[in-house]
Amino acid sequence: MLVDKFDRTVDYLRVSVTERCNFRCQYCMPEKPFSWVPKEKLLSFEELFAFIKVAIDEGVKKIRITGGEPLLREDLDVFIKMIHDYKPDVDLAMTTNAFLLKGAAQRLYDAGLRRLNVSVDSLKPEVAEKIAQKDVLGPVLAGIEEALKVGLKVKVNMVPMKGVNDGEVLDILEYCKERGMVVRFIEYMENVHAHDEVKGLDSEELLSIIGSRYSYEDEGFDGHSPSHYYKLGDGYEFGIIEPHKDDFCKKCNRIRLTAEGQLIPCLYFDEAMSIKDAVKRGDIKMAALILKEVVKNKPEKNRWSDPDGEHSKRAFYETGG
Ligand SMILES: Nc1nc2c(ncn2[C@@H]2O[C@H](COP(=O)(O)OP(=O)(O)OP(=O)(O)O)[C@@H](O)[C@H]2O)c(=O)[nH]1
Ligand SMILES: C[S@@+](CC[C@H](N)C(=O)[O-])C[C@H]1O[C@@H](n2cnc3c(N)ncnc32)[C@H](O)[C@@H]1O
Ligand code: SF4
Ligand code: SF4
Repeated sequence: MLVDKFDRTVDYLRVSVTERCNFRCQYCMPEKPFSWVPKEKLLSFEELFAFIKVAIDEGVKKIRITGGEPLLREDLDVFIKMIHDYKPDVDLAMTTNAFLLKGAAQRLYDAGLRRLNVSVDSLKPEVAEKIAQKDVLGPVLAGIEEALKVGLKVKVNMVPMKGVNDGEVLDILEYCKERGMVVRFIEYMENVHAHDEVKGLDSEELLSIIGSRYSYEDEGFDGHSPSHYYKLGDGYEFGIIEPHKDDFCKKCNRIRLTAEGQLIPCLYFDEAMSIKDAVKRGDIKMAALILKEVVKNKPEKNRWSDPDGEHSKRAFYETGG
């Protein structure tokens, strides 16, 4: 079992399989073109899997594949099947922008994936295009329909931004409600990679919009998730992720692995240790030692609300959100 010094059990590994992305979301990526880490610097699926086996053997029970855009990585379903076959009861999930999902959903399901979180920031083609800087809405919505059809459980993530998509909070809630998908509204996390003009909505503003049409009850937190849940009168549940707070940190169960092999103990800090050399040498014992060291040094909580607090400069397209 992996336990940190604050007595939290770490059993959730988020694996970013690539930092590359086919979108350029305003809140995630810079406006100017930039260069990606060369492909040869990334860990192969075999190398990532070698580490994942170590993590599972040490007690990891939930694995989320993320990115960048994970569906850009060829043979992702083969990688998912490797993990599923190694331990079929691992809770395997993925976070995706869904642009390439229509053609991949059945293969992902057959490989053992059961849960998907999809980013949907607008239901208006021109707004979705403004946010992602590409005409994306048609393929995204088709991908979601296909995922539901093959039996994947889908949650939706939306980042509401002032003057961009803040008029669509209720539309997106209703789109999800009609399809039995939970929606989580994420407060925009300020970061040096995003466009300067982006301003997010906070939880109070979001609840005021939702409260203008619906009555809701506060359900609190569900398990280890950073999402605060609310229930409408008809039983439909939605969530708000308030990264500027830290009350969910006391139940944090997660660490992150980047495509280059950096093992990150907390989303908010720059600290990380590389498992790259260990897995490339096939030194499984060393990989396990690094994993334990990273867990041991996991920070107690983020310092987002402290204006002088430390912030990570790592991009969310690198850590996987
Ligand atoms: N503050 C904080 N926010 C997080 C953390 N993990 C996820 N989030 C936020 O939640 C967003 C959505 O995360 P997802 O990739 O959908 O995963 P998840 O919320 O762990 O998913 P579930 O397994 O469905 O609960 C991320 O982009 C972050 O904004 C975390 O450890 N700390
Ligand atoms: C980095 S993306 C990676 C997976 C995939 N490309 C996607 O967009 O779903 C994971 C999540 O991070 C969220 N995210 C990225 N940048 C963010 C920011 N600055 N503030 C809040 N959430 C952010 C996205 O909305 C998405 O739900
Ligand atoms: S949020 Fe996801 S889809 Fe958008 S640019 Fe970042 S990694 Fe790509
Ligand atoms: S901010 Fe750090 S400690 Fe808090 S929930 Fe996220 S990863 Fe865990």
